[in-house]
Amino acid sequence: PQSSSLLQPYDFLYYSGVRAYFSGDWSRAAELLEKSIETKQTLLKVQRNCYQTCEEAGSHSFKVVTSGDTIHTVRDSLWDLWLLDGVQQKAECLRFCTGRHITPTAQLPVSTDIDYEFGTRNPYNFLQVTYYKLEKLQKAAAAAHTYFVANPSHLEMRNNIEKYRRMEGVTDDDFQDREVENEIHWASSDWTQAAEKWKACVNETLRLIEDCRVLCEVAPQHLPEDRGVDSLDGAFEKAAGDLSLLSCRHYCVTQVATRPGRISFSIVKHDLYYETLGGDTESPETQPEIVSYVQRSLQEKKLLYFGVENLDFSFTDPVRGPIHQVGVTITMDDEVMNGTNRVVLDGVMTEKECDRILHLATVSASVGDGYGGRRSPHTPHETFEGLTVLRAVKLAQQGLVNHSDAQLLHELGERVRVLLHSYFRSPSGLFISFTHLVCRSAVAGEQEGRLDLSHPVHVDNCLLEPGTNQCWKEPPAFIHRDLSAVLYLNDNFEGGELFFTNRDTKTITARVKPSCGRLVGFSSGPVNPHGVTAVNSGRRCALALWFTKEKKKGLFYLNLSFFTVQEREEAEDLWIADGHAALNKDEREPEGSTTAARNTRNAQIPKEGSRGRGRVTGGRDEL
Ligand SMILES: O=C(O)CCC(=O)C(=O)O
Ligand SMILES: [Fe+2]
Repeated sequence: PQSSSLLQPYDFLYYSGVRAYFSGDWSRAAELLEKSIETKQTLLKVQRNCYQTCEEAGSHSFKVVTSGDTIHTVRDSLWDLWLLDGVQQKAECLRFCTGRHITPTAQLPVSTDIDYEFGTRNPYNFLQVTYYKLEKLQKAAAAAHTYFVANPSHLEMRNNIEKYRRMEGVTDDDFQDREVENEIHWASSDWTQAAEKWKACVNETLRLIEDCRVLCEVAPQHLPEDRGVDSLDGAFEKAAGDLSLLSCRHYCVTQVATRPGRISFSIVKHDLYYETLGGDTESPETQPEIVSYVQRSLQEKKLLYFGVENLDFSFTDPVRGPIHQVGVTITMDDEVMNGTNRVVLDGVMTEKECDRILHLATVSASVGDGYGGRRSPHTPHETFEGLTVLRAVKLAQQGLVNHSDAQLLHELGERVRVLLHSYFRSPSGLFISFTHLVCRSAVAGEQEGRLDLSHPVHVDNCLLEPGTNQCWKEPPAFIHRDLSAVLYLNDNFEGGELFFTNRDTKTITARVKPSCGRLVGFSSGPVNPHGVTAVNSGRRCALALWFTKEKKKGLFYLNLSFFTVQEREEAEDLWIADGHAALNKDEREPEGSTTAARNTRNAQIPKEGSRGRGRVTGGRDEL
């Protein structure tokens, strides 16, 4: 085909449209913005069609894998490797197919910014103004409505919609959601319609999962360059490439299910459909898409588990694995927590995983990891144990703790990152900055009449100035932190509640009681001052995690294998210095609060306007 007839990159069209918008060239803006929306839709359609075509073409070899219980009985690894070949062939088919319709540039994945723009339907926001300027009010109303559906708390758009309603020539029918292909009107008392609506939702979710899976395959970095399979080693290497492709596809479930406004995690909870598939003969007819989705997912999973068992491949199952097996639920959001950028999720870890990490904490404290049994830096009434991921890895290398437990500690960081990144829909990337397992134990016999806190009220990325409502974003605050998270491991202790306050640091606005698998996520800035109430008995363990939007500040232990032992040790010292400098000190701060002490020090040096000083005044942390 002529290159002019190939699909152009829609991000380029969008940027050009936005440029026209800002130069006031309204008709050009309308044309380009519309074209970018249309191109994106066509692109997905083409990719979906190609995907389906290649899936069907490849189904022959794939079916062999999946027919009946073959996989259970065939234990010959070469046989399985040959079956994996189908995955690779399909990827090639897909590249060929898309190449016939889409320019090479347009095949590349778009930036996260563009993803965010389209994910939040921002093009319709521009279109709304554009059509208003062009006096095409009906189109403006449709654009406004489409935008508002995805941004229901956007007050300005709500006002605009009210205004359009009162305008002459605009009727109710004009307020259409342009992103919905076949809208089914909802009537709460009509169960048939409700079922239809539910089906439409499921299908929409499945479609989004498909779109996500397509991206796994077209992203060239997922495909190994070397296609030769002339040795067993080569075959294994290629299989590993195929497996990462499969695992990329599998993570789509999490990606889609954690988008706010979508049906939540439970829709893809397999347990339900295992039952459906097993016993109920009626349901598969009513939900054929789900049935084939589940079947394909199970088949692919068999291959992935084969890789885990035989090829040293690491894969955390997003559906049967920790996240979906126990069913992550959104327990509290901004509104319930009376604040901004706060969330509590439950079911992020299983009981068994909590036990493993608790055990890790106990063992590392007993082998003397450097913190065990120390008094807390925050209060004389508690002791404090800490363990970093690297320390855990080192202990595992020395054979002192279980390798897989250390690995789990690391994986949890990634699990939390993925969940919170999806939940907050942060347009930029999110990188792990520091992970720390912390246990706080009440000192027996020293709890009577205790008035202090286990962790005084503080903000994670700036220094609260006592008495004023100011927060100074400068060292020694950990200014690169953008998102904080605490993953709790147990509840068999007294006290130890996490609480959030207003900017005054005195009015408590939300409380969170720790329990195994409960995750609290919040932006690290001044909208989220928080503290921990005294632990009056027992031991409270939690995984504290901080994330940054700056890639270079994100830590590199994901690539541990690239570092020599010495480099790793140096890196770890750095992290400890960075993350928890106070813990390295032998004596406690006299006030029993490092935060307060730091604040006091800070308050004595008021260098207004000096370089590097960033007073934080905004009412909303940027995520
Ligand atoms: O353990 C908690 O609940 C919170 C800990 C915390 O705020 C911190 O370490 O900065
Ligand atoms: Fe904190």
